[in-house]
Amino acid sequence: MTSERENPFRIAQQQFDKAADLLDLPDDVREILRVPQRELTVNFPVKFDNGSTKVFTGYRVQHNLGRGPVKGGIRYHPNVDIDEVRALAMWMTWKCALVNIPYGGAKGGVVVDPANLSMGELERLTRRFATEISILIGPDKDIPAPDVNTTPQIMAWIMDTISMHQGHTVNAVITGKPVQVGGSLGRNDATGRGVSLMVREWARNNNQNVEQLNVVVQGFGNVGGVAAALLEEMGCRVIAVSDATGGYVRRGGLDIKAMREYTARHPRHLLEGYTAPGVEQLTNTELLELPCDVLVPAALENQFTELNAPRIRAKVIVEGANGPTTPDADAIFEDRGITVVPDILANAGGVTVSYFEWVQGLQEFFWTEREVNAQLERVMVNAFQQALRKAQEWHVPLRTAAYLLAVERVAHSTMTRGIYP
Ligand SMILES: NC(=O)C1=CN([C@@H]2O[C@H](COP(=O)(O)OP(=O)(O)OC[C@H]3O[C@@H](n4cnc5c(N)ncnc54)[C@H](O)[C@@H]3O)[C@@H](O)[C@H]2O)C=CC1
Ligand SMILES: O=C(O)CCC(=O)C(=O)O
Repeated sequence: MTSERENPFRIAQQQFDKAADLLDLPDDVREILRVPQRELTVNFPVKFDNGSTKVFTGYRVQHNLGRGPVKGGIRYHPNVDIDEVRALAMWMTWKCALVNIPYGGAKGGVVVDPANLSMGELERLTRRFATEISILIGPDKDIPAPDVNTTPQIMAWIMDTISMHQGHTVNAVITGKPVQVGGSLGRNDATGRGVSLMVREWARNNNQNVEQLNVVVQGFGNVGGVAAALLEEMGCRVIAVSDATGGYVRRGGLDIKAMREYTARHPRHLLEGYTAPGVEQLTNTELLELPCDVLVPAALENQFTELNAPRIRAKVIVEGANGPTTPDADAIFEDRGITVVPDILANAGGVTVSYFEWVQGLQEFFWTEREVNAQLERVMVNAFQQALRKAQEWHVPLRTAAYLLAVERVAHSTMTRGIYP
């Protein structure tokens, strides 16, 4: 149970309120945007391999439908709750508006630790959850995607379940699918690639040579693992990484390629048990406080609070995760001159390539990986430059600047469509 101070939905509302105040948003628009438009809670049974049955709880929240169909991932985690899903849905609205793709925000989650399920149980849970939320999702309504602990295989099962109900293949109902069943080249790496592009852009704008940057990455899954690998390819020295089982540090730089090969062989893709000459273990708490140039949180919310923010020794924090920094920590970072490239900007690469996947699926015309990556780079660099200009004009941190851009766009479409039926 998180404290009210670390309640992700309260935090999302606080972040929105700050932008709404600066933009002087009309009260009725503010009231609309401050809360999700639709919320669905589902309780559904899953049969276990041993014949027993358990009821699971899941959610799908649609925050705002003003700019188009809603978009956002599905998370499987034991700590999922409605306020977390509300916050994640709201952040999706601002993220899609910031990179200017034609979606509102949504998110879903199931309260489950998938590590405790067999493949068969995971498939049955996924298909039943997909059926329960099928009243909301669809290619022109709400298009889910992967998030923590959900994979391309899980996306394929959801696509297949919806297709079974419709009687034909409904490719564009979900993104992050395997390439063989309508996924996009480049989607798997897209969020991590976007994070690495943000590091490069920050370095360019601060006269830093990427090849001299020491990087620390928390979380070694889809976002953190890919970001670490691409930053290593770019020439950075990745000195520490971690996952849920702990952290690994080597001052001269880790061999990320070897670590990714190790996790690929591990049944749950974990770093647990990894050893190499010169590599020492450390806790996640210690990892976040290492001196470094770039710190990439790529795990869960509330990693930086008022308790550890005074001890963080990075020049820039590039938020691969959603919601890793509380408003208290943000204020401390601002005072201390630590730049934060905010989640709604830094991790927008995933939803951007999801948008490309949806467009390709609707047209049944698929792009090359080079085309996908070039379009992703264009979108991410453009969003970074816009946020930077806004930050300079308004003398505000990048998070506030990104919110100003995003909230203004969403408010504008809300008012243009008209509020009252
Ligand atoms: N997958 C995507 O395309 C996107 C994901 N995100 C965000 O990025 C973050 C990570 O998501 P994914 O990489 O997709 O999930 P994932 O399930 O692939 O990986 C999560 C990683 O975090 C680690 N982890 C979990 N708890 C931890 C802890 N307490 N300390 C350190 N590491 C811990 C896990 O062991 C795993 O390595 C989440 O906040 C998610 O919402 C944001 C945008 C898109
Ligand atoms: O790829 C998508 O559609 C959504 C990804 C996501 O859930 C996120 O950006 O947090």
